[in-house]
Amino acid sequence: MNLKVNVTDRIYWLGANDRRKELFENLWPLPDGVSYNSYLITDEKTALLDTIEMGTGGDYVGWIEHLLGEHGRKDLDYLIVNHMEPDHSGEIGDIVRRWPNVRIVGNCKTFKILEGYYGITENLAEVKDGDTLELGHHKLRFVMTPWVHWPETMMTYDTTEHILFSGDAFGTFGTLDGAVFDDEIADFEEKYLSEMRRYYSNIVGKYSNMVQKTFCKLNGVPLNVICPLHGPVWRSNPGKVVDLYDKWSRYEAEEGVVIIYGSMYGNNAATADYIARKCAEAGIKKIKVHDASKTHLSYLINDIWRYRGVVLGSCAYNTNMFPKVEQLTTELLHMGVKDKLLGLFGSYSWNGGGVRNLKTFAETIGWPLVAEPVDVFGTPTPDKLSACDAIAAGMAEGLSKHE
Ligand SMILES: Cc1cc2nc3c(=O)[nH]c(=O)nc-3n(C[C@H](O)[C@H](O)[C@H](O)COP(=O)(O)O)c2cc1C
Repeated sequence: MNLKVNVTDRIYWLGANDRRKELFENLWPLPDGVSYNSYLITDEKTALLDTIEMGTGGDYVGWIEHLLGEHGRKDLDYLIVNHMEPDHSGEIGDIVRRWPNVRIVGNCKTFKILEGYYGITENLAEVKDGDTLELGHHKLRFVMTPWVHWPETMMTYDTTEHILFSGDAFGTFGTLDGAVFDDEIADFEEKYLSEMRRYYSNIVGKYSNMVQKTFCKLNGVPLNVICPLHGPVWRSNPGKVVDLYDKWSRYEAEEGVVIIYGSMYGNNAATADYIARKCAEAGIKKIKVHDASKTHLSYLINDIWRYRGVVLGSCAYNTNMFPKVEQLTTELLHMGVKDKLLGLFGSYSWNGGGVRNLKTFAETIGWPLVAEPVDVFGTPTPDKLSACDAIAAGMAEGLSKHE
């Protein structure tokens, strides 16, 4: 997009909207696309902060040339690499070919990946936590934030205008449809909130403890503007996105329950609906039921992050859980999701396998069970289903006590 979008007087947003890609990381659905943001500072020295995914930004290099030219400049002095993931580093090769003398600013881990991807080993300026770079009016400080979301991730803080270039942190799925800044979006809750939580839970959530460490590092630092690598630039109310990320990285969740089941022939689906109804009767006001075969894993994880209560159900499948439920539990263990209340149920015809393996999952992840798991043999008749009442009652009680 050859647009001139000022973040401040001499700082520009240079981004691209990707509405073509179906899956982020070839894994997570993108129904509303995604934006890749980079930024240009035209001071006495000029600096580009990150790039975009290769081929998504039209004449990206020409666009930078144009903005530099508007300030009577030809040279790009620095390329600051906050994150090496290819959706942000994809245009580094083109930048270096166009400006061979550009100094690439990063940390030692950045440069290892840079060489691995692009074979670039020259003109590197290594920075450490707290190092500064004077561009003239703007003085930048580098904040090392490893594992938010890769080992080399760092943030760049403009101490002059109090702007944080935050990398993947504070980002979201969803394109920027004309509006680039938070104050230009009247329907954030409708348009971005769920997508932002899905982005957080799918992409960054595994590193929640590192997100909290970043908050400690930034404690007391004034933030006028937050410039993430995906989604809106936060210039009017940066506190809002900080609060959301703080809440999610502390596993703070809504008082509700998500019920997720695997079912081939409908027995377990009927049990799921029974438990959902009993949860409503027990006073739980936020209940969401998903068939794990129908709803993508990405959205299941999003709702698990959203709600405190989780009820998982699996029919037995070759002595194990149903594969879609097994995939979910594996991913939850991999992510190390914390602080949930758990209910379990299932269905079987001979020696079981669903609930047995769900119990092992519960022990491994360490979420407390709200009631004894219920494994229904054959058809879930009213007398068999009544054992599930305790799951709903236990969940309602647990949710009401949880702080
Ligand atoms: C491919 C397949 C594998 C199964 N494996 C087991 C099993 O290992 N142990 C068991 O007790 N039942 C097993 N069953 C039976 C189902 O778990 C049982 O019929 C259950 O009630 C199905 O629940 P649903 O109606 O929700 O799909 C299997 C059924 C199928 C079709």
